[in-house]
Amino acid sequence: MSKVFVCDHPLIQHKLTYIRDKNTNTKDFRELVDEVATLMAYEITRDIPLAPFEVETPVQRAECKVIAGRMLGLIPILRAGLGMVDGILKLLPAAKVGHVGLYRDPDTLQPVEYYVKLPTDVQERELIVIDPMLATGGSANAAIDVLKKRDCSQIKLMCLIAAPEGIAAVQEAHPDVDIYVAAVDEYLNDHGYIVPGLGDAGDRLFGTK
Ligand SMILES: O=P(O)(O)OC[C@H]1O[C@H](OP(=O)(O)OP(=O)(O)O)[C@H](O)[C@@H]1O
Ligand SMILES: O=c1cc[nH]c(=O)[nH]1
Ligand SMILES: [Mg+2]
Repeated sequence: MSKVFVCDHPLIQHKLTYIRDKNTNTKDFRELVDEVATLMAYEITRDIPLAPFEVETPVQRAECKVIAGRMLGLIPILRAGLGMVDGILKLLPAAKVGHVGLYRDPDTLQPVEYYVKLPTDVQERELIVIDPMLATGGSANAAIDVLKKRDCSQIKLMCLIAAPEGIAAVQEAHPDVDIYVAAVDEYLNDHGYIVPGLGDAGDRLFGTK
C-alpha cells in the first residue's frame, strides 16, 4: 500500500491558506504555488541517497557528501502541473521534465489524454508526477499508467491538495506509488471539485476564468 505524506511544515500551511483564498490574484497564486512546490521538493527528496565526496576547504581536506548521482524526472500533468515545475527545479536543476497532457471531461470526470513527451531515458529515472489537485484520482492514475506502460517503475506523486477519494483511487490502482500532499481535504462535490479545495487550479494559474 502506498504511503501518504502530508507536508505539514508551517511555511507550507501558511502559503496554502493564501493559495486557497478566492481573493488571491493570478500573479500571487502563481508565485505561491511555485514557493510551495520548492518547499515540498525539500520534503520529497528527504530519502535521496548521499555519496561520500572529498573537498579541500581553506583549512584542510574534508570528507563531505553529495547526492549520489540519482537521475530524477519531473512529470507535470498539463496544464496545472506546470505551475509547480520551476519551484521544484530550483532545488533539483538537473532533473529532466516530461509532459503528460490530460484534461478531465467535465461531464464524465474521466481524463482525456492529448499529449505525451517524455525524456528518452525515462525508465532509468526516479519520477515525480506533479499536479496541484488530486480529486477523483483519474488524472493521476492515467498519468502513472502512461509511465508504467513505458516500463517506469520508480514513481512518486506530488500534489498540493488531495481528496480522500483520490488518495484511495491511487492507492488501489498503484500501491507502489507514494503520495506527497500539502493537505487532505474533506470530500468531492457533485461536480468532482475538492471541498474546500482552491477551485480550478489550471484556471487560477493561467487566468483562464
Ligand atoms: O483527480 P481528477 O478527478 O482527475 O481531477 C484532477 C485533475 O483536474 C485538473 O485538471 P483539469 O482537467 O482541470 O485540466 P487543466 O490542468 O488543464 O486545467 C487537475 O489539475 C488535475 O489534473
Ligand atoms: O477541485 C478541483 C478538482 C479538479 N481540478 C481542479 O482544478 N480542482
Ligand atoms: Mg483545470
